[in-house]
Amino acid sequence: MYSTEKLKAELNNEQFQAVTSTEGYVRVIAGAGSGKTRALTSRYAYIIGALGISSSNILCVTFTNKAAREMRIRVKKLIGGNSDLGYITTYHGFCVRILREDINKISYPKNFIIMDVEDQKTVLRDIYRELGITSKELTFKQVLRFISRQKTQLHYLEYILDSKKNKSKDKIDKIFIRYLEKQQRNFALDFDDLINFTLYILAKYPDTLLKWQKRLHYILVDETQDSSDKQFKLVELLSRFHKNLFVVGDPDQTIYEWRGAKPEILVNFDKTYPDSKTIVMNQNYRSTPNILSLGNHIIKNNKIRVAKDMFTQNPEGVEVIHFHAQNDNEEGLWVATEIKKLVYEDNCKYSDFAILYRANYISRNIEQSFIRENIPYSVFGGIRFFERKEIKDVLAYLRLIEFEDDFSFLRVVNVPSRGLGKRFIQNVAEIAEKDNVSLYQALKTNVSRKGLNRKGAIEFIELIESKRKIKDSISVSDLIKEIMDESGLSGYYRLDGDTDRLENVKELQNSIITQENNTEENFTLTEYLQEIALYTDMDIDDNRNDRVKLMTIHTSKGLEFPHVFLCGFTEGILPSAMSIKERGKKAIEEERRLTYVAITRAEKAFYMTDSEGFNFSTGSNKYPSRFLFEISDNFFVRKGKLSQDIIDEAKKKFQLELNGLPKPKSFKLKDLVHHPIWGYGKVIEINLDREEYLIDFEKTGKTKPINFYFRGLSSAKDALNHSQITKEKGKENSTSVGGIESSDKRVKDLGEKSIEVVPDTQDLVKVKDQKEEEYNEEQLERYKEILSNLNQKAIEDDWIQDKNSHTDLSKEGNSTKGLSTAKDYENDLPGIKSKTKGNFWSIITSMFRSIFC
Ligand SMILES: Nc1ncnc2c1ncn2[C@@H]1O[C@H](COP(=O)(O)OP(=O)(O)OP(=O)(O)O)[C@@H](O)[C@H]1O
Repeated sequence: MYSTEKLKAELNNEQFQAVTSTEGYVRVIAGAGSGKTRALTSRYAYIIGALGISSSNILCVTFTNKAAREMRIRVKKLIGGNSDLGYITTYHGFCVRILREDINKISYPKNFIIMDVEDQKTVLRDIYRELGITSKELTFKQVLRFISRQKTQLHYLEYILDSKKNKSKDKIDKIFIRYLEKQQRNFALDFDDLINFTLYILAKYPDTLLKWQKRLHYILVDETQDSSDKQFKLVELLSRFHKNLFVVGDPDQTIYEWRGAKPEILVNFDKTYPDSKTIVMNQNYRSTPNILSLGNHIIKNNKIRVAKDMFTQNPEGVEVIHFHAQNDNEEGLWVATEIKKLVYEDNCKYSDFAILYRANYISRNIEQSFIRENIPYSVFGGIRFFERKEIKDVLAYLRLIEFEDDFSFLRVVNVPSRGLGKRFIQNVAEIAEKDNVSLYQALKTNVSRKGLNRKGAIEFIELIESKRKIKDSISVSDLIKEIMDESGLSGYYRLDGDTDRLENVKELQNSIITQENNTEENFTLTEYLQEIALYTDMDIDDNRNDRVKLMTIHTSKGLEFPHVFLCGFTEGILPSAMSIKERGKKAIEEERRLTYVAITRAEKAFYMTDSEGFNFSTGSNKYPSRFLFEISDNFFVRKGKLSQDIIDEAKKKFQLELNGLPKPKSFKLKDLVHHPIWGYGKVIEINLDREEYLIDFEKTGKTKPINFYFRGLSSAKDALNHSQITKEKGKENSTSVGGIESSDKRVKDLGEKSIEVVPDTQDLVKVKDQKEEEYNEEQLERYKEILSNLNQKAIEDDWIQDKNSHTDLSKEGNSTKGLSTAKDYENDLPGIKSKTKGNFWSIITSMFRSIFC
């Protein structure tokens, strides 16, 4: 029998509120170490135990698979029984659940393939070969980023689902289209597709949406600060029927903004749902007051947050320490010595310590000192377990047996070597293309043909076919064992000399056996493969006993350790110079949150270390992090000699850098802008989260996302202004270098020296190699005046400027200035009425002509 009394005894008042406020829209702002996980788990158990709702009616979305697994274990402990806890899952995991049930709506099979980054690269390798492109021209990273960007909008689904054709000449576009075609042929979905396909199906099939909405009576979202727009849209959509949406998170711990997390969803939840209830959990159970004050003190400097000060009733504990070393050797040695001291004198275990850092390369120095000092350690998230070659190989065999997909075929057909080289694969690919079948099918059907009837190929087909026959009658772990032995993989890894490889495959088998022994989690090969495809670097557990743990701050999220060292607390590393360069002020706030996450992982003691010297990564001298200077000295004790000169130099450096930060360009919706390569365009969307304008370019007819900080973007007015000045100058010096030619092209600024000029139709000019000009002041003044009028008034007929959407980026907020329409201005326009349908360019042309010609 479920006991509310027991619950009350285990939770504080806010936690209890968070658990029992089951109805409506509820937001919980849960500070670091405030027992969010405890509250969320108890809430789930409460809905089942106290309200009698079935687990199949509750969706609980977590940030990682690991968090979902842990939560399932905890919930099981609380409620017992054999409930199916499959809806405690990640966004991606839940999308797979929906798609498995409903993807047939769009004529996809239910056993579709999920591609991870490695699979994406395999496809790209194939495409590069087909198109004769090398990675010197375009790196995989660039293309994958491009693909992901293209998939932020749903247009691409037309290519996949409606087989719409695109004949682009752009190299990267061509790759993208081929990528989509290959995905379609293999019924393969990458991570972006999982959410996009789900949203698409729910939007297109109202009955399906209603089915899921009715099914999910309660929706709980963990780590909401890390949800992206689309992810939140999914749960929001699903909550519209029963209207029970519970979101919990901590805006101060948002560290994934760079990849689409939108903390504003949580911050503005009360405005989006005015009837919602907010509960703030700000009692910290993890850290000492000293550690907590340091965290509070640092995070206060952020602007985008819900103000809250964490408090704790824990005992005072030891002081926070900052150690400043003269070089990185000294930094590593100090950390090692301190750890040894605590192990020998205070009976600490090595596993009580965690070394956190912003960038992976910082571990090198610490590792060296640990090796020297004989300190056992393990590095978390080096090469990720599921990305290791041997693991990918074994999984590819399983996948090929189950799905016959091309990616797996290409990965293992010649691993271990069967003498089937490039030429052989090319032959198979040609047959597959001609017969419109998978590569595996093409080989299987034609393996007796001349050129394909190699011994290795025949044995390969026999192996896969024999395993396919037995796959449903033996366990997945046994299937792996047979594959390892019969394919020759075991021998291949043994010869490879890297014994870790065999150990890792054994570890994989062990994990499957554990899962198989858990009768509640009985799974088929298909289910196993789909689950495994969703694993990410955040899902790795390393419980190798008594060792110091080294990891990035990102990996440490959600964990806690008695003693934490934050190493490499150096300007340029934390905050990361690269992030600041890419994302300006927003990045500084995110870097500060990272520092906050690092501090709040510590239970008993927290140390910050940095060192002097030269940083080859940033290319400058090393100074302590600017965040260190945001903390008053009374919050920590300093060890090591930090001279006043270094402090002064460091402060001067930050100030210079702050002044030099690129200023974001401030445009509003429907503004006309100019780009040095793509010419004129219109802002059709402003994405504050990604700090991008989505611009519809007139010349190419394409829409491109352009960064707020891109210096080349200017207002159309300025570009025209510049062009017209050039034109005037050209008229005065018609024989000057470059001269002026008539042209009917639109304005095209091709860089500093070569400029083709001005609008639509007739009187266009092209100026090349112009230098800075002198011009007639009077003309310029008149011209500017006209242009300024134009900017305000020459607006398309029914163009309504929604000034609510104006972004004043320099102030990091939106200003509200009301609405105005083109018609408000039209009477002032000489000769131009709003009936002059839509052509802004012809308006400008005629204005120019009336003045200059
Ligand atoms: N009411 C409580 N009484 C005593 N201890 C508690 C209580 N609630 C939580 N704790 C303990 O506080 C610690 C932090 O809890 P938990 O890990 O759930 O925090 P969290 O909010 O998820 O932290 P973070 O967001 O920083 O990762 C845990 O060790 C947990 O057992």
